[in-house]
Amino acid sequence: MSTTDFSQFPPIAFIGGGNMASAIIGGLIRQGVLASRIMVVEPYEPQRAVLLQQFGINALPAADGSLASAQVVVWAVKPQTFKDAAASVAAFTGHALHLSVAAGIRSSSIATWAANEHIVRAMPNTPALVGQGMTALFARQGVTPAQQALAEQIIGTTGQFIWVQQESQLDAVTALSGSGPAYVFYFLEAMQQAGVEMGLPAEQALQLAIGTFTGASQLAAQSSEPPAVLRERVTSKGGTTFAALESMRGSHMGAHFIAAMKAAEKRAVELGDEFGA
Ligand SMILES: NC(=O)C1=CN([C@@H]2O[C@H](COP(=O)(O)OP(=O)(O)OC[C@H]3O[C@@H](n4cnc5c(N)ncnc54)[C@H](O)[C@@H]3O)[C@@H](O)[C@H]2O)C=CC1
Ligand SMILES: O=C(O)[C@@H]1CCC=N1
Repeated sequence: MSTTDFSQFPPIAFIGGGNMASAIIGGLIRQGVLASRIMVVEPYEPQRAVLLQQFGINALPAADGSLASAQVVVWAVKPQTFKDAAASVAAFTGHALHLSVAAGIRSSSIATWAANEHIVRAMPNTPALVGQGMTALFARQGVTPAQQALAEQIIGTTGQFIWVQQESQLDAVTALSGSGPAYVFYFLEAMQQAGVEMGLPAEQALQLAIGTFTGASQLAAQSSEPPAVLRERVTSKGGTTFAALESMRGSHMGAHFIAAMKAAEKRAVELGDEFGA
């Protein structure tokens, strides 16, 4: 297969057709993958209607023999439902590359359920919906270089990616970039609320907050200097930023934030323990 000709992309099946599946399907279709090459198993009828309306894909209500043509199976179900979903799918997909986006569920569990060692785990995030995703990938031993390239092509349609070498690092990734968009939205909400309390219209306060996140992120991405130096450049001695940062330090905001992310990592480990094989 050509690395660029997405119209020749091999048949791909999604198990679960919710948020993350839609983000990846959207990326594939934007790059020219034919909707006719994309299968989706989605038991929830209203969500099947969304997939039809959004992508022109007739999702299956349950797994069937048509999945056997898939060269890649993307697992996009909740960790809690992975095992049950796998029981109805595995009979058809033994030979495929299995690409899981489920938080916590370890490749050893997937290998057991899918009777297959060809497993790549991905931890994407919802900015994938607009082609700005940040994903970490992990390949189980036994995944071929061609399969790794295939996983990169799929995830690459949704934004940037990195590979991690240890599977346990995916739990840290989940806490950082997987859940991370929620932290950003939380900060945006707080910045908007503060703006309103200080007298700005809500719409303008949100526009200012979003523009600030976008601009600061771009500056950090394009600068050769670390965030701490960029922060110091904003902070005039005795000025407004200094006052804000002193308030944040006084309430130990950084320590609270790190503790919150560690709670997310702990939950990822628990999900693997609770819902794994
Ligand atoms: N939403 C996020 O920000 C991220 C989610 N993830 C992971 O992606 C996975 C999916 O999450 P979302 O897309 O957010 O959830 P979602 O709830 O939007 O999608 C899951 C879909 O699976 C369907 N489903 C339930 N049982 C099924 C079965 N037996 N067979 C096939 N489909 C079934 C549901 O009807 C639903 O539409 C989760 O494992 C989550 O950990 C990973 C990174 C980010
Ligand atoms: O909250 C969750 O469990 C999923 C994984 C990362 C983002 N959403």
